[in-house]
Amino acid sequence: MKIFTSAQIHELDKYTIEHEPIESIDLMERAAKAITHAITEMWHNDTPMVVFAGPGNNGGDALAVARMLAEAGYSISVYLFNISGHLSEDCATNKARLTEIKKIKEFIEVTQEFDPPQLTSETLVIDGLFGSGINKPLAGGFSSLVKYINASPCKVVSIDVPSGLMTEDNTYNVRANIIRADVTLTLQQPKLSFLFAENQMFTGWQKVLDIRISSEGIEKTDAHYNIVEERDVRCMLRGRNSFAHKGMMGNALLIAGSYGMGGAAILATKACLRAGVGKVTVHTPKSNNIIMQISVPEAVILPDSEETIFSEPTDTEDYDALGIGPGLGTSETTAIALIAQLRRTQCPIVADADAINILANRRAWIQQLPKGIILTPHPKEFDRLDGHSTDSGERLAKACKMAERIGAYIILKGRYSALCMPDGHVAFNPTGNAGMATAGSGDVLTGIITALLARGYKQAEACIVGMYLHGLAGDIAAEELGMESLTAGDLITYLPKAFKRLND
Ligand SMILES: NC(=O)C1=CN([C@@H]2O[C@H](COP(=O)(O)OP(=O)(O)OC[C@H]3O[C@@H](n4cnc5c(N)ncnc54)[C@H](OP(=O)(O)O)[C@@H]3O)[C@@H](O)[C@H]2O)[C@H](O)CC1
Ligand SMILES: [K+]
Repeated sequence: MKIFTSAQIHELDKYTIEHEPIESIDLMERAAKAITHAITEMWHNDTPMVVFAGPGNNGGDALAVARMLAEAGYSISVYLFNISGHLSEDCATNKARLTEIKKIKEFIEVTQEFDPPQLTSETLVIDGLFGSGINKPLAGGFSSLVKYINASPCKVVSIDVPSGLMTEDNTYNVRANIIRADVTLTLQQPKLSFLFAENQMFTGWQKVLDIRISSEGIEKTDAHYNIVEERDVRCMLRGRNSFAHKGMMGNALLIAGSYGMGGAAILATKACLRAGVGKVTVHTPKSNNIIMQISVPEAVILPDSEETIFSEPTDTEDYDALGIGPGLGTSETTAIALIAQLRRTQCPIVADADAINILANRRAWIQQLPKGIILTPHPKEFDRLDGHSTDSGERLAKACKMAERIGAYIILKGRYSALCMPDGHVAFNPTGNAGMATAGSGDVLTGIITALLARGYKQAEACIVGMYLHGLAGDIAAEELGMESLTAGDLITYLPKAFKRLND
């Protein structure tokens, strides 16, 4: 699913109006119907409702929703904020339509002073102050109103966007002046900022409402941001040839583990095997040899000459992909071996965990990374790599820049892991759950992506399919086991079911 910026959404509105064709006011009516339907599904008509409408089209939506709810028998009080004395055309039309009907409990147009109504725990506030047209942080009377609503015990449903939240960049926003909704009913598509962890406290539960924006317009408009959908992944999946033998299914090399971190190597190796690779070789310190042989008999072990650390690069000529980093440690010897390894490796690479931490300590090396390398940092690792970011939006922008600059594929791991590609596009992964916030989860992802690379998937596909399968395995595991007790090992156990679900 394409994620458009507010400027693009505005253009798509115009395209829909022109090409469907539909009057702008009728498009608003369609949106309002969808919003009203969603509200009536969630709240009974004995819920007292207070609608706060702003001067733009978000306010117009709110006024239309107020009319529809009043007509459906709900008790509705409406406050329209018209401080500058100017309403958008469709907002003004909906004001006129609303004031014509008798069923509204009260309608107050605020032009100067505002005496806020009491908002009890019974009240549902419908927040239609500002939507995708917001262009600066809320201030003055609007910030007081937002604070008043946030401090009240009422429930809040936001139309399209929690008022005050920017749809893309919130780095310079004033977080105290953003509505904290319980539910956000967003139109057509989630907004980019909804995918960032720190904004979940504003959006609450999100529901996307289809308002039938022109599919032709959507098709024609290039989006930098996309949410991966199951059908995308199904199209990318490669089958297994009935004549396949292990030599055709990819030969993967993992360089992982150090003394005390053998588990990371085991998890990555098992995940790699479960992701359908033909053969896995694991280069790991000598001390891990026996434990690896016992834990993953399917893998070939290539012990390092050192007892406890990775110290010497391996020849990669025979391999189809390299996964490096899980549990590797960050000693000086390992760091030097790592960069030597990365420089001489010809096959596709995924570098994770300590490989990233080593690069973070020697940032000059980042420029020397082979083109097409896949890096899979979690937010803290990325901050170590590229400096502190104030929020997820800033971090994503930096990751995109780095991906373009060095020609890398960077997966910023999180609830919606974001794959930043060298061409500037970003793919967000929708699968996964909070149960996966557990040690070893990342090692499993590295193993899966290494396997897919070895099997011949191109970098972007390996990342997209890998992220999706990893999250789906977590979701299926959570369905059966619950989230609390989920471990990284469970992700490997449920990987076959994830594949099966996608292949069925
Ligand atoms: N395709 C769709 O998604 C559709 C969405 N609809 C709804 O339309 C809004 C977007 O409407 P828009 O009129 O573009 O914008 P807003 O209603 O969000 O706000 C615009 C007004 O707000 C003023 N503004 C902006 N920032 C501030 C601020 N910080 N403080 C005070 N005022 C602010 C702005 O005035 P300026 O003069 O400053 O530009 C505007 O007056 C979308 O969210 C949906 O709800 C359509 O109904 C259907 C299609
Ligand atoms: K809103």
